[in-house]
Amino acid sequence: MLDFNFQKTLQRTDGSQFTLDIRLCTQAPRTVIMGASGSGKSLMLKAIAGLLTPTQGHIIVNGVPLFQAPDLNLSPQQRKLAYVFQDYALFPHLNVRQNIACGIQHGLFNPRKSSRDTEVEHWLTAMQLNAVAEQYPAHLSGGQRQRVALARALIARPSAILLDEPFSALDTQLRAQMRTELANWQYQLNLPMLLITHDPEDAAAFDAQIWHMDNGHLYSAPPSSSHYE
Ligand SMILES: Nc1ncnc2c1ncn2[C@@H]1O[C@H](COP(=O)(O)OP(=O)(O)OP(=O)(O)O)[C@@H](O)[C@H]1O
Repeated sequence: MLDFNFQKTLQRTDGSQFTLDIRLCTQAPRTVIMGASGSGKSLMLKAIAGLLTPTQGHIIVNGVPLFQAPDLNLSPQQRKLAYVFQDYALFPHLNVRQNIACGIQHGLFNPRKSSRDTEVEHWLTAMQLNAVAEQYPAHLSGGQRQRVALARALIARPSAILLDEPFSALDTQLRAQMRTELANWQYQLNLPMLLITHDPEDAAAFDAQIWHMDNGHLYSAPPSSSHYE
């Protein structure tokens, strides 16, 4: 399902280097990567999503090569992966319906306020967002924002879903509820899910295979001094 073996060294502005050396091969439907701040979790997701090009190696999802140095490097759009960012990255000037429509409409123009698309209406209903379809992200609760981000990601019929700390903006109660909702969606759609977090409860909630990131490397057991702050 997920077959990653890639490396990338980045030069920090202070002259030091950070090396990402990812080796992960799993058939698990749900994979959680835990790691402290700065351990390399976001860089790993960016490389998988096609936003950062590794120096060498390969990235294969569901048997489909997305990156294979030196010849193959699919664009983020070609990879057909859903990527849900920590802050959800919603478009502030577009309402909920338009934000979701962005998942299927790529191009110069924003989806029109007046347009109605069957798929968009389906996801509005599925994510219980009908009542706020005309509202803008600034007027939504954290849970609603997260559901808009998920709907926008899932409407594109991705081959896998990548989640970067998807619950960090939510309060404790909403966090528990959204974990359950996300686990249900993952199960229903049968989409391989890769989630990165520093919260052990996220890892426990998903019945997932857990990997630990430390200084750019993945391990099956937590580092001895782990605290994941
Ligand atoms: N564009 C870049 N150029 C150079 N170094 C970078 C770049 N982006 C990140 N880094 C370095 O890579 C390391 C890992 O960063 P990354 O954002 O992947 O951490 P993280 O585990 O996702 O942290 P957090 O949980 O705080 O988001 C950091 O030490 C950071 O300084």
